[in-house]
Amino acid sequence: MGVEVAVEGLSKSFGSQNIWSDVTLTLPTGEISVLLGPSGTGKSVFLKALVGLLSPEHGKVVINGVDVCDCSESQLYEVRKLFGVLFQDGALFGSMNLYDNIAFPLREHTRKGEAEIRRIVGEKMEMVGLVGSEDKLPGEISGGMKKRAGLARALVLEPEIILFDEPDSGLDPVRTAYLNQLIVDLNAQTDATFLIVTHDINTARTVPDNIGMLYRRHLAMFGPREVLLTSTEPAVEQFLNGRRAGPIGMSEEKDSGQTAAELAELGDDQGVPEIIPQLGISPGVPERAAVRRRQDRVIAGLGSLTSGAQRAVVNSLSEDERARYGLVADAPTGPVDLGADRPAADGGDTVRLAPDAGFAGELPTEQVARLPREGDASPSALDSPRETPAQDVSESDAPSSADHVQPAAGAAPPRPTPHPRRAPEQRAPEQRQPVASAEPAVSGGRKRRRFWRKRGER
Ligand SMILES: Nc1ncnc2c1ncn2[C@@H]1O[C@H](COP(=O)(O)OP(=O)(O)OP(=O)(O)O)[C@@H](O)[C@H]1O
Repeated sequence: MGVEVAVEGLSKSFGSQNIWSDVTLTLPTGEISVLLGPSGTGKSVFLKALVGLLSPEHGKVVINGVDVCDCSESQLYEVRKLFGVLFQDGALFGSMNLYDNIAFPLREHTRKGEAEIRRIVGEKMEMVGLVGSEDKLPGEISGGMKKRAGLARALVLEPEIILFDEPDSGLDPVRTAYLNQLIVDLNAQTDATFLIVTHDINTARTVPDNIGMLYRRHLAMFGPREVLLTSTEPAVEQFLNGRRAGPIGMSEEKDSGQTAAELAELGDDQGVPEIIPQLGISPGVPERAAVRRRQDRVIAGLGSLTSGAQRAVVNSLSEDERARYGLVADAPTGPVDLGADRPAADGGDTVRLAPDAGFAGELPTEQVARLPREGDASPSALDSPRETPAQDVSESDAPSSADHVQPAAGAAPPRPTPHPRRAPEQRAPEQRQPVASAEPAVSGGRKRRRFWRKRGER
């Protein structure tokens, strides 16, 4: 089973460039969450912060009781073993066939014999539909197959948390649809905690249990899918509809006058489209254990959601499920009502619970964040995110790079890193621990250098 990832007050800057501040959210155990946001808002940086490849200046990432931002090297090493990562290009070694690529973490990290390795690799290749392609080289296969091979490799060490960095990038819509189904099925089979960074609206609408959105250097929202999919916050609505009209501009945020004019011009086209039902599992795949856990959690906090989200949650339940939670609302039509003491968070229509339903809890506030408004933050926090780094730095996880950036001339000096553990970007390449499974950690210095050389091949 997966583990919960609790992120608290996380802030990251590169030199004087703030990427995001005060990000707080919890990735619930075994559920699928998606992180959205305009380009350059720091989604990939967020993934790297979760596995300790980048050190935030403030905040915590707590996994199994260990704060990834403030722990010993050995604790970090152990926590990283919980992760599997699917990189955009699959991060396969070009000179190895698919079998050896997928077997790589097992050979590097375990003492398993070749017979056992063959069994595990075969099992994972079957899970991702790659049986028969063992001997192919990455250069000989399609982008979709590369992703699936990367996914098989991320699975071999049985990770409890799987991060997907734009799994749909470069794929056509049909391949994306297959990959999305595969992700949902794999979640059912592994019950691991999934976090997917994507730009694909269809993926965001159909795959996750929870959605988050980074915007204007903050976590604008994070919560159950129904919350964001029914949100009328202009930036969230614009993003989830892929519209030009709205506060998100080509490379920077528009001013409020322009945004208002565009939204007025949209007229009746504004509004939130119907929620597409979430993808179910394929025939023969075991039920997703996360579904029931999530239902319990979301229903417990139903009263804290907006009326639109409440209605969407109720509509997503079967008759039996409604009965289980004592929900008597006929949500698809007409107003639904939670009772006088359970108004919807936005004061609108409410969902009615049976009097003895007994669900009183509320979602923790960090689960239902809201967009920062003009008055909330310093002007600089509301500036548009820059699309280029303040300094010339190379890819952060590349062995020879230094994402510990020097301040540009005249720029404010970077804030000191308060955590006692040395920031990973400040360590010599051979001291860095790659992420377990997809970025396997290695035992000796020689192996480590060999690994990083191979990573450099990508
Ligand atoms: N190692 C680094 N050093 C300095 N700046 C960096 C580093 N890594 C990322 N950045 C900067 O952080 C910002 C956010 O980058 P990131 O790749 O996380 O954005 P993103 O939201 O994933 O974008 P996209 O959706 O286009 O992939 C960018 O301005 C990027 O240049």
